[in-house]
Amino acid sequence: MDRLYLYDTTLRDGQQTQGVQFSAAEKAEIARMLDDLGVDYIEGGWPGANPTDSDFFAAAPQTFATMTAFGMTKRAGRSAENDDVLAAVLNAGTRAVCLVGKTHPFHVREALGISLDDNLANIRASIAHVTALGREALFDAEHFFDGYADDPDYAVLCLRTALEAGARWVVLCDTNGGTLPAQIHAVTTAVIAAGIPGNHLGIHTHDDTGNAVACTLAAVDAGARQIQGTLNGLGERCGNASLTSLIPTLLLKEPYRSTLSTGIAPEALGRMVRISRRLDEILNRPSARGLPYVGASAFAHKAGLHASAIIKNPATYEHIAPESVGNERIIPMSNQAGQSNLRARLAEAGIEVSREDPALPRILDLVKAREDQGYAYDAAQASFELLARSELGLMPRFFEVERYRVTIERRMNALGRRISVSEAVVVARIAGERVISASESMDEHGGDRGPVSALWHALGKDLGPYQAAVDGMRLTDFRVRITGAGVDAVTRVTIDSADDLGRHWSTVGVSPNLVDASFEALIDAIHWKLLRDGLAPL
Ligand SMILES: CC(=O)SCCNC(=O)CCNC(=O)[C@H](O)C(C)(C)COP(=O)(O)OP(=O)(O)OC[C@H]1O[C@@H](n2cnc3c(N)ncnc32)[C@H](O)[C@@H]1OP(=O)(O)O
Ligand SMILES: CC(=O)C(=O)O
Repeated sequence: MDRLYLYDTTLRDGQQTQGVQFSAAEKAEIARMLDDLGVDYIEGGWPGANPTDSDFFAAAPQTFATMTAFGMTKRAGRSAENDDVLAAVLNAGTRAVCLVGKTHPFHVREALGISLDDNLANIRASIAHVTALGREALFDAEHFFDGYADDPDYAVLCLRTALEAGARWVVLCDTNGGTLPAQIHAVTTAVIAAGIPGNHLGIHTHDDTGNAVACTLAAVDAGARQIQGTLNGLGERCGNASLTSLIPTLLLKEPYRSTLSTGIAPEALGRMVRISRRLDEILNRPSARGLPYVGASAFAHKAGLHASAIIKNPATYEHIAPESVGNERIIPMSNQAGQSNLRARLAEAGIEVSREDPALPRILDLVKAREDQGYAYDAAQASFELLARSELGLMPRFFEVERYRVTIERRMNALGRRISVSEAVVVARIAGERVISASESMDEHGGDRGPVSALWHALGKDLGPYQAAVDGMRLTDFRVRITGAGVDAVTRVTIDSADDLGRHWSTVGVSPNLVDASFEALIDAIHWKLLRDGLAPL
């Protein structure tokens, strides 16, 4: 089997994603996670370019993977030894150093303003300097595919120059991300035919046409033996090739599975979902449900026809077993569902209902009617479960909210600064007792967190015997969507919750009023938690 090397650039190109800013400690955690996964190279960043990257390299974790510092070829008019940017990269002391350099005459002329020969001399001197210091050198051939289209001889000469100067890898970069898979395959094939060995050739793609993974596989098909990518496809503009998609493809799909080996252990494949979600947690953003293999919807079977067949045999609508990448199958409820979805969802919630139960068509009709009003149950399974339980007469009455009031006030504070303050009062009835709770919504700096936060704090302030359960839960995401148009427009609020026991659940509320829709989703979230904790109604 041919060995394929995996080069992760989450900490470098991934950090070039708009809105992504890792701390040095977060980089170290991600590096350890990548090392456990078994990638061959971890590109940690650009030492000297910013304090975070310098701090990361100053205390980089020990890894089996080759820790790699990124930088650029030396600038013209100075020696490699005297280039301060290159010196900072080398001072990180990593086993490998990857230098980006120009290969497209247009960029040599426009961006660097030097001759084509001077660019070759810069590549040669920079790579030779890295290898003379005993480091493994990689050359990222920037804009290679555009350069090849313009002047193939010069583009290949840049690669040859880097290899002759001692580079272990030359990496074909589709920097602007506009090249399509067939062209990537043709050019990679031509480069190998021109004498650049495939086992010294890498591929680095961007997703600007939505083809980064396909382009990477096309280069591998043509013979490239190093692939560069990032977790969850982070990266400049639209992102890089996603290793979270590529790794399962390489390990599970033919012809890669039986012709190529990687450093990823088969059991590590089962951690892909955890790794992908952990990265999103670090980034403090919700995970994209539609990610191939690892997304929460990757094995969600919404349509009635799909669900009916899946229950008979999962292979009918699944290309791999979800567990092989650590994911799980979901059969959500929605207006696309049939009775198969319904029975599967009820069984998952521990509710056994016979096939003939007259409640089944009633629940199905109810779900479809409510979705018509703006509810969306496929991403709010907890609300669906509560609805079904009510219809089946299986929903305990934990507490009732008699009424609530929310006020928002905009005023000047004592310093003359304009502030807003939200306050909420909730009147609930628990076991015959009337409980009144009030809350003002403030963050630690005295700033307003808004009316929904005030309502949540008032609701969660005094639920008597249920208080401990509610204290153990938190709201993790809040999404608002206006559905319908004009006078028929309603607000749909979806709330994601989690608890100390590691459970995650989603609830939905709909109303013409944003706060009221939020209230409905909050009440469902609390009821589902009490239900799952097995608490008894009073
Ligand atoms: C394709 C890629 O994604 S490569 C990775 C790109 N990543 C980054 O740029 C992030 C980190 N970069 C930085 O922090 C900064 O750009 C630094 C510290 C590297 C350089 O900062 P500055 O010295 O202020 O330069 P600035 O960013 O304005 O411009 C880059 C300079 O490098 C030159 N340059 C660009 N590529 C190369 C190269 N391969 N070899 C030599 N010089 C290069 C440019 O011509 C420009 O020179 P000029 O200032 O004489 O016009
Ligand atoms: C090197 C790199 O990130 C690119 O060319 O896209």
